[in-house]
Amino acid sequence: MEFLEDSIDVPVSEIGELSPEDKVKLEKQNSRIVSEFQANKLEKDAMKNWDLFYKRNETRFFKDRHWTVREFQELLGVQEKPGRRKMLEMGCGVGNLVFPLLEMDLNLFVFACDFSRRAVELVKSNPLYDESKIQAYQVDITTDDVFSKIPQNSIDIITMVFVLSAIHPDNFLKTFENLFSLLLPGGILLFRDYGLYDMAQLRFKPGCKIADNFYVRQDGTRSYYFCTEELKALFQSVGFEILTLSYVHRRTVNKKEGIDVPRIFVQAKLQKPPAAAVEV
Ligand SMILES: C[S@@+](CC[C@H](N)C(=O)[O-])C[C@H]1O[C@@H](n2cnc3c(N)ncnc32)[C@H](O)[C@@H]1O
Repeated sequence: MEFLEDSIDVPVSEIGELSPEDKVKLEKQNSRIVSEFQANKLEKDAMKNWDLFYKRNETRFFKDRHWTVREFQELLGVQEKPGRRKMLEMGCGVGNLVFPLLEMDLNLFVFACDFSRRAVELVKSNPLYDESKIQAYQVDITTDDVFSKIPQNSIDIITMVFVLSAIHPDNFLKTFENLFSLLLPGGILLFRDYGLYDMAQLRFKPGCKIADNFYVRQDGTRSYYFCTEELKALFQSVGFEILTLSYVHRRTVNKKEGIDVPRIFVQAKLQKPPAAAVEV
């Protein structure tokens, strides 16, 4: 069963000890690991598998992300310079984060990028798609193609939610190096993703584990579960200043399906140091 993504506030706490039952679940996952051949094929087919995901689900899977302005007040911005602020929504899917923002008219111009051409087409067919406010296109964040439409040192704000987890861990560093390069000095990266021991990690069965904290779903899309320590090391190695980085505890609620489950996410706000320009 898949869960539609939504969240409501519950008190924040750190990750507690794993229960004995959860330890058993994690141990069982090690009894059958994805073969190297299969793992390489999943990497080769990653784009195709996300395209098939959007062919199957179209705009029905993720809910609009109305929590973003509450959690990331930086999106509201203070107008310090003339013209629209430039925002990049990396891994935009079908636009569940960007369209609620565009409706609020926050004086942003949004570049919305995704790996999946089909997702980008769905963004473009949204009635709220207005070329004076948004440009959507296909790109792989792990490659230098990201600089084909956006120059280095040019973006005020980048959002990336539930995207890094879909990328192979070998490419995490390159992903953040690219995002760092795209940001203006002083620019902000707003990040949310799946946290270590989130319920979605615990319910993977044997045969789904690719590597530590990295799994494949039935549809071939993959998901990684992050601890804050490894993210901290990654962010700092690229040169980001960490403004905030923590686990957030939420609930996924879907009344129609009778679902109400606790979730663990990681959330961060990062800044490219104001003096750090990357050579163009
Ligand atoms: C779990 S979905 C999240 C979509 C969207 N951010 C949201 O929260 O609704 C992960 C997204 O990451 C995209 N993605 C995966 N690998 C990517 C890559 N290398 N470059 C850009 N996007 C990627 C997928 O196509 C997919 O749309």
